[in-house]
Amino acid sequence: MTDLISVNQALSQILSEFSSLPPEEIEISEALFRTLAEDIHSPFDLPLFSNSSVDGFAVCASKDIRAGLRGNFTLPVVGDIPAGVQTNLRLGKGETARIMTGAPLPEGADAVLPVEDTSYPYRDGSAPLPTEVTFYRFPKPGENVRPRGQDVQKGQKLLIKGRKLQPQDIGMLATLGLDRIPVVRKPRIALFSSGDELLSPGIPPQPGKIFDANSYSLGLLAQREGAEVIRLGVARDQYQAVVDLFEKAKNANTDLILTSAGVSVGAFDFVRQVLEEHGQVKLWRVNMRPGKPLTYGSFAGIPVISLPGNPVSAFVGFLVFVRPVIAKLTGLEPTPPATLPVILEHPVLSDGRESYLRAIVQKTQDGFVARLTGHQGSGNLYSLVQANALLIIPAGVKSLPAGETVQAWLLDDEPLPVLEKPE
Ligand SMILES: Nc1nc2c(c(=O)[nH]1)N[C@H]1C(S)=C(S)[C@@H](COP(=O)(O)OP(=O)(O)OC[C@H]3O[C@@H](n4cnc5c(N)ncnc54)[C@H](O)[C@@H]3O)O[C@H]1N2
Ligand code: MOO
Repeated sequence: MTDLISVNQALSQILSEFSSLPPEEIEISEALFRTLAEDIHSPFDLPLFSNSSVDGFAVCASKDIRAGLRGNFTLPVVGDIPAGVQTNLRLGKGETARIMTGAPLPEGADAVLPVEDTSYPYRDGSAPLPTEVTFYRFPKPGENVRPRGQDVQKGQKLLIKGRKLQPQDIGMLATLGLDRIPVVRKPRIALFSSGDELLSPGIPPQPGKIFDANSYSLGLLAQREGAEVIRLGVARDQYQAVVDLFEKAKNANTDLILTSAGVSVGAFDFVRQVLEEHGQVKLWRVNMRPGKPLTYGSFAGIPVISLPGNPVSAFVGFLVFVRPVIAKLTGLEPTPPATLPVILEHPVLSDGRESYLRAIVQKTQDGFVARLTGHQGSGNLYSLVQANALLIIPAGVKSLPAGETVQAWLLDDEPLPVLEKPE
């Protein structure tokens, strides 16, 4: 079919029309997986002050060693430094102070001996401090001290604009004393399905009807990629019903409208017609399987991606086109899927379109092997549920023998199952 646009061409055309959304400031506790909109520099050294890494007794080790102290001997205890205090204590040669993990090192001190290596290994904070303590060994200068600036220096660039924030990053931001940070605004995506046959789950099946799967899978895919989803339900197969939901989507102040179904050549497929008459169809039909009737355009100036109604077509269309669009809107680099070369366990037929076939990939001693999960009909959602990968069969290929290597796009983060008895 010559009128079908290639997946790559379609993707670059669509991506060229999107760019990163503007920044907004939010609380760090809300910032998981959001994209940092500015570089973050440290306002101070970390640790902020030199402190002890153990519960123990601080000493001026270098002075004491010079003074000839070593081995088993007894020092006067001149102070007690719990964590969270500011100490004015000045430790002199031959003196010690009890100190807790994280507490600031007193001036003069340069080492801490853990309580276990002293005659006072007690943990009772209410017990009176001993007047002296015996050291069973002498700490080296620097031992158990976390010096100021050991981890990070003031002014150092710690997190780079464009970073997708992970829990440890947010811990770091808190360590810097920041409670609000600039992130790229979340894309707002309006979503609706279309079709008179669609019922919402929760009621008994009805003759000729099916349950609406796409509102769920697409909405959750969009959420997983970091979008805020405005769910608009189902448009009936009537021209005006489709216009009404597009209007609703427009009024919801959205960055992208995502729809499913109504884009093929059926007598009641109105989605494309509505776009033609109220906006623009910029692209229709991609050389892929599943997902061919994918439509890209706009409604009242808002970008629209209309995925085919078949649940697997909608899902694959999302992964191939909508996921990179959301990445771009959220200020991330839209990267191609991470693929893995796998060996086909059996022959595979394709129809010449770039195909994304549901498969199970497993690890064996000889590498990764793949087998299809069953009939590849675009309506067979269970074969997607069973799959852990999509095998990418390039355009133009109609059959591949067993033993051939193809690229597999892994679908989730679960470890790949290990094939127990390789054939
Ligand atoms: N004469 C032709 N017919 C079809 C062609 C074609 O080229 N010529 N293309 C086929 C392909 S490929 C696909 S994919 C579908 C896509 O059609 P539409 O996007 O217009 O979607 P519908 O026809 O409304 O629905 C297709 C199928 O999916 C079911 N569906 C729809 N919405 C949902 C939903 N939210 N949840 C679950 N299932 C849904 C619907 O009942 C249909 O069975 O067109 C082929 N036809
Ligand atoms: O594009 Mo359709 O998805 O092949 O069934």
